[in-house]
Amino acid sequence: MAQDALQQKKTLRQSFLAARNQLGDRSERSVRIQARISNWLPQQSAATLLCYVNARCEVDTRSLLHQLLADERRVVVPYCLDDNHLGLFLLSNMSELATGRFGILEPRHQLRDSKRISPVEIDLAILPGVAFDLHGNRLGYGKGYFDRLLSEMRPQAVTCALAFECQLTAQIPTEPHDLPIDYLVTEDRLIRSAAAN
Ligand SMILES: Nc1nc2c(c(=O)[nH]1)N(C=O)[C@@H](CNc1ccc(C(=O)N[C@@H](CCC(=O)O)C(=O)O)cc1)CN2
Ligand SMILES: Nc1ncnc2c1ncn2[C@@H]1O[C@H](COP(=O)(O)OP(=O)(O)OP(=O)(O)O)[C@@H](O)[C@H]1O
Repeated sequence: MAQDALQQKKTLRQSFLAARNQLGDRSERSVRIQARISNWLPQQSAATLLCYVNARCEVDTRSLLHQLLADERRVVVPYCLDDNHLGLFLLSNMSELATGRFGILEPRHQLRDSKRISPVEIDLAILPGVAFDLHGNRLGYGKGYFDRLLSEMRPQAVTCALAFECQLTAQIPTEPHDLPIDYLVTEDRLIRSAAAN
């Protein structure tokens, strides 16, 4: 069964990555997604927010990050560590980022130690993904980075993923380590999953 889920995830990952790569109007769609999450965020009392820095064909988060940095909130971005874990960095300015592993913008190495954040400090996490279902199940690039992070965060922390409509599917196969996300924001809607409190 576990082997089945793994194989199904691999097949789904390939087809949804291809669909996302081929999607047109990506920047216009990203603008709509960022506007939708910007309208929703004021309802959330979160003081410390994690937000991914987009790469490849992911939903763009640059203007959202600029907006969060201008707000009173603490902004945290992830970076890859050697053991498939994520480090968390308290971001003050986009200039603290430089191209890191996998071509993703990450905090510059010399800054990391002084502004390290623990997963239990995160109140709300804005996550990327390859494919999602309406139950809040999420499929990533397959290294388990975000699954590990979610297991280290407080259970009350709110999780929200950004995705294009073409990344939604009826059912993502799950394994025991997979934790569902609470909200999904697309260019057309904000979906509250059964996992949300
Ligand atoms: N913008 C963004 N940042 C993020 C993530 C993400 O999904 N998006 N991550 C979410 O996890 C982490 C990075 N995870 C990644 C996992 C795998 C690959 C990747 O390209 N894997 C290749 C193999 C590369 C190699 O091993 O050399 C592959 O699967 O083909 C990239 C990023 C942390 N930061
Ligand atoms: N909480 C965890 N603790 C230990 N190992 C984990 C945990 N979560 C996931 N893993 C490992 O990571 C591998 C990849 O998991 P999975 O296929 O669910 O990743 P993903 O959700 O696609 O990727 P990502 O989280 O990086 O976006 C799994 O085979 C599993 O062994």
